[in-house]
Amino acid sequence: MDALEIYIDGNWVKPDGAREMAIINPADERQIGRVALGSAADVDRAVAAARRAFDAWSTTTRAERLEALRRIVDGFRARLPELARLMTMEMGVPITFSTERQATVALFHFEEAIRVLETYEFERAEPTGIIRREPIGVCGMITPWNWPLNQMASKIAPALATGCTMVLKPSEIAPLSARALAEIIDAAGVPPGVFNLVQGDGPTVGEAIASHPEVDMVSITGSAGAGIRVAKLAADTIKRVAQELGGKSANILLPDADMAKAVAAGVHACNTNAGQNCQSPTRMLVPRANRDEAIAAARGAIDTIVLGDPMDPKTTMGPLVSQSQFDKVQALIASGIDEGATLVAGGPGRPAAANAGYFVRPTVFADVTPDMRIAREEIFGPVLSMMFYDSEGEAVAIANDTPFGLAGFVQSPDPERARKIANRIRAGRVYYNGAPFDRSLPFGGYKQSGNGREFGLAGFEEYLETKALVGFTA
Ligand SMILES: NC(=O)c1ccc[n+]([C@@H]2O[C@H](COP(=O)([O-])OP(=O)(O)OC[C@H]3O[C@@H](n4cnc5c(N)ncnc54)[C@H](O)[C@@H]3O)[C@@H](O)[C@H]2O)c1
Repeated sequence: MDALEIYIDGNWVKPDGAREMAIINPADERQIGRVALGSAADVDRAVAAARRAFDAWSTTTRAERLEALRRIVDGFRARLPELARLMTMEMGVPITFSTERQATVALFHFEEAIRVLETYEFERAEPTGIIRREPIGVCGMITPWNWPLNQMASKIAPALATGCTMVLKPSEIAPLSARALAEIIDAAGVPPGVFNLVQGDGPTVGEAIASHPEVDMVSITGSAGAGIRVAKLAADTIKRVAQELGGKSANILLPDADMAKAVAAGVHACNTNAGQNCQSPTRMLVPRANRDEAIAAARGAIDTIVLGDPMDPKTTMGPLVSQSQFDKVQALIASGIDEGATLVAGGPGRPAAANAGYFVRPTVFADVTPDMRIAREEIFGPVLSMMFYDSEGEAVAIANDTPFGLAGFVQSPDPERARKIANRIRAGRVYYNGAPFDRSLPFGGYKQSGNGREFGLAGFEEYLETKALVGFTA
């Protein structure tokens, strides 16, 4: 289970002077393999290959790129159960969720890129000329571990479809799914140099990509700190920068919502993937009059969570990804108690049944106030903050009282009432009444949640430049 080679110019090669890092299964803390961390010299080689490949790939026909994407889809489908298992082993997501959600959502990005590419008009005639959309060039892609294949696919698929070439640096914590995806792209016959994979850490490989003068665009999904660092490094060569960063999403339960149902759904939404989701509804805003009913419903929902071995199909919550994530979540749970929030369920320490693995107890706090750390900071663990409001105006104010703006959620049987609230939430996505995660509509953040949009048509256009052909006619 090693990832000791990187993929450059169509070949699997050893990284230059590589350091090795253990790949740890977070469910039992045992080493399952090794990843070789690349260097700036590897990034140079990968970027040079991508640059050489750009002329030919950017001038392929739509049909050629569609064919390549369809072969990737076939290869991905054939290996989907294996891809799901790899993600479960490297980052602890329960196998059922990994198969039905994480892997299938990743596959969908390739299918979606095909759908958009089939009819996309790269040129549009205007009275005084033509507007032409062209591939941006060489793209650097830096991705996290929490939805590893989804985040890689949401960048790679539109970049391939538009005619860009690329260098991917996946999370060093989740290198196995990245290696498998590179094998699928290789087997699909994508020409050498179009797609390159350099495994490695952020400060070395990530920063080399972000600052490389031959990279035209860099797209990062990760924490705000990494996003800021990448943008600063990219500024020296005026790169296009796309950032998909953190969140602290509010879930507003309006007074006419079915409280028991909405609270239970909100608790589960906050806990999928052990709470390691950027758009998790981690702040539940409940009318103060419904406080006790909501607390009881939250307790009931927590009791239905099945914690355990993520390889067991019945498990609904696995461990967190790493010791450092475990420590961070523990510290934030402690801060909630110290700052006077009411502990409704869960709390500090490991669940009783777990004697190894980075398992935490799914935790709910009530009476959380906007100044508390658990109301302000992205926890990235199964910790829900219930906050109580007296008026809809106050609910909106609390929802927007955050530096983040990735998502929001509104629950009410009255679509007009909910829409008024949704329009006032300063976030890139607002979900109504448990609408399922959507993979075609734009995804991205307001404020410090990022710049740019992924998924579907919006994600496709992120990889295009705009050229005005003045005086030309169609
Ligand atoms: N908005 C979104 O779409 C979205 C989706 C998923 C995760 N996230 C965010 O990602 C974070 C969790 O992921 P993580 O812990 O892997 O984040 P992270 O910031 O630690 O790492 C993300 C990626 O950036 C790289 N990186 C780290 N430091 C870097 C640097 N100085 N220069 C260049 N690259 C660097 C890492 O190696 C990794 O590949 C959370 O904050 C979460 O909200 C956002």
